[in-house]
Amino acid sequence: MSLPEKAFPVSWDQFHRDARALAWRLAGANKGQWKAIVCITRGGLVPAAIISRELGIRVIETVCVASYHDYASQGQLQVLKEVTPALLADDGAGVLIIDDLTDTGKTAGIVRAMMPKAHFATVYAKPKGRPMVDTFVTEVSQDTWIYFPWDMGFTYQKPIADDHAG
Ligand SMILES: O=P(O)(O)OC[C@H]1O[C@H](OP(=O)(O)OP(=O)(O)O)[C@H](O)[C@@H]1O
Ligand code: HPA
Ligand SMILES: [Mg+2]
Repeated sequence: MSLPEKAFPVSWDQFHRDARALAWRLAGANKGQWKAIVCITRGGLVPAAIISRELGIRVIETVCVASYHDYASQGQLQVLKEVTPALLADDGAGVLIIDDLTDTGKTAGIVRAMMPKAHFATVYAKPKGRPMVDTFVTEVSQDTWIYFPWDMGFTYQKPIADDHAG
């Protein structure tokens, strides 16, 4: 397994701003009129809360998918819970699918296949997954790992000069 070389840490403030920026973009698509959000757990839960608030969407459904069982290592994709059949009608037209990011695009591919006419949006996208999403905010390179605020805590930081001492 090759670990990503670069780190892209995201604070709660930055995530809130980026998720709001996604809501602004989505307000312009489909005139912001979505009949429901389907969020991909667990990462999609946080942006879904922010976007549902901004766009006034009150019907929220989950599709539960797990694949990264260890840090930066993707395993077999498992669908733990499917979407309610009511939203699968008409191939998911009018549904807004939300996730925190797309990386290889595998998760997006599986959920897209369930609702081919839905609009797929993520806050962040890496190049391999980018063709799978309709709307996103920030692209990061494939060799970058995004650290989300819910996965982090405060730790001591060495002064920069310590690494430069001769
Ligand atoms: O584009 P991919 O390579 O498929 O990766 C993207 C998916 O990986 C992460 O979820 P994960 O499966 O780790 O579960 P989690 O949301 O519960 O953390 C992330 O939240 C996306 O859903
Ligand atoms: N960060 C956090 N979770 C992830 C990533 C990432 O870059 N890629 C796939 N799941
Ligand atoms: Mg996820």
